Amino acid sequence: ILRGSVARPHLKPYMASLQLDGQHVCGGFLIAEQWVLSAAHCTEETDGKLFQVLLGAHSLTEPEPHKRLYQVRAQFPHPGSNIHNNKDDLLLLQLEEKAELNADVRVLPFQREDRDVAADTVCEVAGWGTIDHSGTRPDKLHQVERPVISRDVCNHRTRHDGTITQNMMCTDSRRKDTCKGDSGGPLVCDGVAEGVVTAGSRVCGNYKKPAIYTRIAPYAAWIDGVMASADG
Ligand SMILES: NCc1cccc(Nc2n[nH]c3ncnc(Nc4cccc(O)c4)c23)c1
Repeated sequence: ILRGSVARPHLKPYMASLQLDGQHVCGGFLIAEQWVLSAAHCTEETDGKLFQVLLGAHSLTEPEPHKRLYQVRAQFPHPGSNIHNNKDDLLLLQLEEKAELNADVRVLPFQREDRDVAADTVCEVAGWGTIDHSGTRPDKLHQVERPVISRDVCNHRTRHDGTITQNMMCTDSRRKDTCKGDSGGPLVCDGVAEGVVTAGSRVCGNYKKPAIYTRIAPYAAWIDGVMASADG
């Protein structure tokens, strides 16, 4: 997160850190006791290895009362996701067991009504992604508030030039923005997860390249289907 602030500890109890060999790779969030939602692009450099999921954390390194690393039973990238574009950039992770819910570990509801969030709505995004252009990685969770911008503005030829589909949404990226390692985290508007951070052009903090999110509502049926089929 560029030019945000350190989050209030454990006030985003749905936040997950997707890790490989103890290193934060991507964000994610708890959508059910045994399920985390993130971004399919996060699996690009994992060489087929499964993530481990850290829940209940504020600091990535310090001991905290409800911090716990969960093994992942299975990962389900959306079948339409691919390395060439941002389409269907969603990843469902089934935890090895149900997460123990408490004050620091809680499920975040996601939007099921497929209707665009109004432009200028101020939403919040959090993550352990890089906090400056030299790629400094924070130990503590950071957050930033960002206004939604309309798809038409985001699709302007000087911005994302028509690549933003109805299944995506954008926020203003002037100075304050998401960045490397924030992918997979939720865009939260009025307490509901409306989008999932996708890297898009990978640029951070440049107003010409607004931040892009995969809208969740269009994928509610896919999410429910995977959870139902895998839970048995
Ligand atoms: N703001 C959109 C957004 C959301 C999520 C991730 C991203 N960026 C990135 N995702 N993956 C990446 N691998 C390498 N470099 C990256 N961006 C980068 C790194 C250092 C300086 C800088 O200005 C930009 C990214 C960008």
